[in-house]
Amino acid sequence: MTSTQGVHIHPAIDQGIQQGSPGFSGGVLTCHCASNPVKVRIGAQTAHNHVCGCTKCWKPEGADFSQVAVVARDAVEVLENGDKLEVVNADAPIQRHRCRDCGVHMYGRIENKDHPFYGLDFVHTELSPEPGWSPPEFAAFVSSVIESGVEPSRMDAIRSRLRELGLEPYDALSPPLMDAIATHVAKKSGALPA
Ligand SMILES: N[C@@H](CCC(=O)N[C@@H](CSCO)C(=O)NCC(=O)O)C(=O)O
Ligand SMILES: [Zn+2]
Ligand SMILES: [Zn+2]
Repeated sequence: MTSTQGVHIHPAIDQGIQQGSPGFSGGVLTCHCASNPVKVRIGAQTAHNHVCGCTKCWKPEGADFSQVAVVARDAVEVLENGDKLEVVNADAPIQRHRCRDCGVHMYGRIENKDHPFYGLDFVHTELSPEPGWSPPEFAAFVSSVIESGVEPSRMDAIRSRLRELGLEPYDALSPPLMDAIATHVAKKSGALPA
């Protein structure tokens, strides 16, 4: 059996996953700047929270995975120091707005109206002190951690630890989300009725 000792996925879940609170309605994300931090209000509970191993999502120092969830873009409001925000890559499907001083990603927005997830922003709820956010449900883009320099021989232990935490590992998004993307594409192409 593979040992999972010493495997760190993400500091917010390494000691176990906190459950969400019923009726939870959001909080304020704060970047890591000691002065003039960027603050962003999320005015709703998040959905589809997951840990993500891709190279694009923001990860806290030393973490192999990001923790990222979605919320309606209408629920995202920059409260303070928005002038410090810059888009990481304007050509990416998800335009990640990061603090130029500390590098923390405050929200990722999809501007392409044809994208399957248009209308949803990507956020890292660990940036808020409020307990009660929806917990991660699965692990996405797990093999992608190798692209960030994780030694491939560690993958068995990483996948075992994810399963131990109750996060099924996938090398893309979860099957329901992949099905939702494929359905969107099929309706657009006419392969399925719109
Ligand atoms: N192997 C690549 C994968 C990058 C990737 O496709 N990431 C996904 C998931 S991010 C949140 O779950 C994605 O949708 N990216 C779109 C974007 O980044 O704009 C890698 O690791 O780089
Ligand atoms: Zn900052
Ligand atoms: Zn990602």
